[in-house]
Amino acid sequence: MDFVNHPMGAAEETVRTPTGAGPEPVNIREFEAYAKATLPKNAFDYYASGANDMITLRENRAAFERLRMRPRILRDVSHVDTRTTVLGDPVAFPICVAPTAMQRMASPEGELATARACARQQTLMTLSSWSTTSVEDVAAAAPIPKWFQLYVYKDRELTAELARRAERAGYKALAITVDTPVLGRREADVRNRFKLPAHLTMANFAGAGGSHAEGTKDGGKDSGLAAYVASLIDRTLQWKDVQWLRSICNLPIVVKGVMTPEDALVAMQCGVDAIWVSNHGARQLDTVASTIELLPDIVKAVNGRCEVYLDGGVCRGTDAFKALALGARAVFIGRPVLWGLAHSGEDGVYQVLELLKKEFEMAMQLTGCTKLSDIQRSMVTHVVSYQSKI
Ligand SMILES: Cc1cc2nc3c(=O)[nH]c(=O)nc-3n(C[C@H](O)[C@H](O)[C@H](O)COP(=O)(O)O)c2cc1C
Ligand SMILES: CC(C)CC(=O)C(=O)O
Repeated sequence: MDFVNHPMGAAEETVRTPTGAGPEPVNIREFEAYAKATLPKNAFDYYASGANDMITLRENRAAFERLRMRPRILRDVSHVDTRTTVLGDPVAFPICVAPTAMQRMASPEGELATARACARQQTLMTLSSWSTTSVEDVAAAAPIPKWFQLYVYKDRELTAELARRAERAGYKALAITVDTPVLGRREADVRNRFKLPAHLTMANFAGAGGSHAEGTKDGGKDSGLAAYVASLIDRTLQWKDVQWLRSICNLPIVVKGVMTPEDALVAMQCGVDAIWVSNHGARQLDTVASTIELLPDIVKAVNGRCEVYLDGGVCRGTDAFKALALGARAVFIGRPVLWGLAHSGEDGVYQVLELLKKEFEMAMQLTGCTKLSDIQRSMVTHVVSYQSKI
């Protein structure tokens, strides 16, 4: 069974008109509602789903909501500086873009639109291996630092060539995704028999044999994506392969998908350049903890030896603030970018980033912070610290 280039019903192939999608969104939730009202169902479901019962999906949000802000007052906040660096590259604010596959399902320009919006906002984009625009075309679209997300394939030569292409195209780091030896079970995708629409391709694999997958034993009753991933991804991947990854190109290596302090320590022993705390947007192992709850122990184990990033459920400027207060260098957003793309392509992603940037700035002003180093651990506390006192 091929994962790509299979015709679907015509109604599912084209983005629907925004009838009934409501007024201009004023927050990320409303961008999502717009996307739900306008995208083909199979695309929206693929983007929105978490694994199984989606307990972790809800927790990624709920855990942020359980944290309370502790503002300081009467500090001159007339000027706020949100600039920082990630692996040495400047960004205008510490909210960057996580890799999400197949962005052309959300908007015709897909990854190109995301790259241009990131350039306009001066933030960092991470391109998925499974993009619907090639690594070279995205590099050419916008002159800003970008990272390339790499899955390690059974075909190691294909993997190495992808990494080298990213390096040649000017990407600044490889984010190696380590939480996907098998694809998590997203039940809506199973129901929808989800596949990439016929008019799109996995652009990085064109002509390399990777844009098509082998047949499934279940006669196609599962998500087409699960079968596609199973046929390509190298499940034998292990820590010693970090050395191999180092040998295939010269880019810094970020390990994406760290969920325990134990693994953060191993990652550092292996000499990785940064740690990305992620549960893959709750799409892999359901019932793992939220990333904001995982973060403090990992930050403690890392103890300042490398940068630590977080993604998962970031939908508000205060979420980014909380992650920074708990030790993250920066946060990354996945789905909000897709909702921006679905709304209005490049402009939509720009608006999503603008919204989060402004909310983050306001969170800083209302907590008495004028620079990122003013954001303190003590400015965030768990709700139980209040409940236990009443
Ligand atoms: C539709 C979708 C596709 C994704 N594709 C990839 C991918 O190709 N590679 C990867 O490492 N992570 C992928 N992720 C995970 C994201 O990089 C990120 O970890 C997650 O979306 C963060 O959570 P958020 O969506 O709540 O912001 C994907 C996530 C979504 C929602
Ligand atoms: C092609 C997929 C493996 C992309 C992905 O990481 C996801 O859907 O979560």
